[in-house]
Amino acid sequence: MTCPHHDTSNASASPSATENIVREEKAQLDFSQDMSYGDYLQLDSILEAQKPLSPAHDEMLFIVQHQTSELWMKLMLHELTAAVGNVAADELPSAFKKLARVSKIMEQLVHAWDVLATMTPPEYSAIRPYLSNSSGFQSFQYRCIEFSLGNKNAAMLKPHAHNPARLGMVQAAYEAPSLYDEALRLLARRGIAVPASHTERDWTQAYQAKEAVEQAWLEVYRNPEKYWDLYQLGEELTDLEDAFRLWRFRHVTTVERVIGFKRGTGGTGGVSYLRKMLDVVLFPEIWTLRTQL
Ligand code: HEM
Ligand SMILES: N[C@@H](CC(=O)c1ccccc1NC=O)C(=O)O
Repeated sequence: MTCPHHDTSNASASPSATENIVREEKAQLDFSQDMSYGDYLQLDSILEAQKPLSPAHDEMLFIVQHQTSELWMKLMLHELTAAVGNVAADELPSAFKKLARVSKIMEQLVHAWDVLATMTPPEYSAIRPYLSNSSGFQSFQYRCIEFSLGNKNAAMLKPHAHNPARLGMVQAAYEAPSLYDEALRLLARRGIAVPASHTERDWTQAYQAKEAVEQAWLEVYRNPEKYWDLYQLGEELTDLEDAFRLWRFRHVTTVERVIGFKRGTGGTGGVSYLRKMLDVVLFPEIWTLRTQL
């Protein structure tokens, strides 16, 4: 296939304005010996990876939407893991930079639903039988993000049991302290009373909200000048959970408009399951403290 911008069959005609600009700018045009854009970005691998299974036109949208989401999730995990390390090492300015980026990525994924929502129920019905039992429920990067944000649940490890390398990755996130666990440990290091049950615990257990932890955050929020960076951390956690809630909401709404109340290919009730996930609260005391202020 000839790209119209690289069609040189017309070379004898007088050069266009853009051709003149490219020549005058001395842009490099020969990449036979040098690394090019596509080489650096491994575009051959990435752009080879869209393999529709159905004859449906819209399957390309479905694949690209999920692949781009997984790429953004890859970056989120990269940032989130480093941010948790920064909080653990008392490097708050570095953590803030990364957490702000994670929230912006999440916001971007919220807007990405607009593209997928252009797919109608009949369009998706043409693809769905080809998906078999695969489902976003089995996204290992998504599960690592949930675990890093503290939504721990051993059952979510099972879909990865057949792949030891992947299981290892998800298990590491499952066993590690979450972003919120590290935030509470930091409050304790700053001399704010946090119960030992929340600074040393079995990190694989689901987080339990506690009145004393709300009191710890209230100490920060009632004295922002004294604890400016912890106050900023609290607000960055709020931004992140806010964006995550929007993502979950757009997911369930998009699913309802596309498959209604059908069961999910992953085996759950579908919309009923996703609605239950809307009730998950990642950083509970960060929200409840607001009633006391
Ligand atoms: C037409 C589009 C979509 C439909 C109909 C759909 C449907 C569903 C359903 C029914 C579930 C529940 C699990 C199951 O039983 O299958 C689910 C879970 C999930 N989906 Fe989607 N989904 C869509 C698009 C997406 C996109 C674009 C992503 C982004 C990567 C995504 C990521 C996930 C994740 C991560 C879960 C697990 C959620 C959790 O466990 O809390 N889905 N989806
Ligand atoms: N759970 C979806 C299927 C689905 O959405 C899906 C299937 C394969 C790869 C990604 C998917 N997206 C999110 O769940 C359904 O029940 O139609």
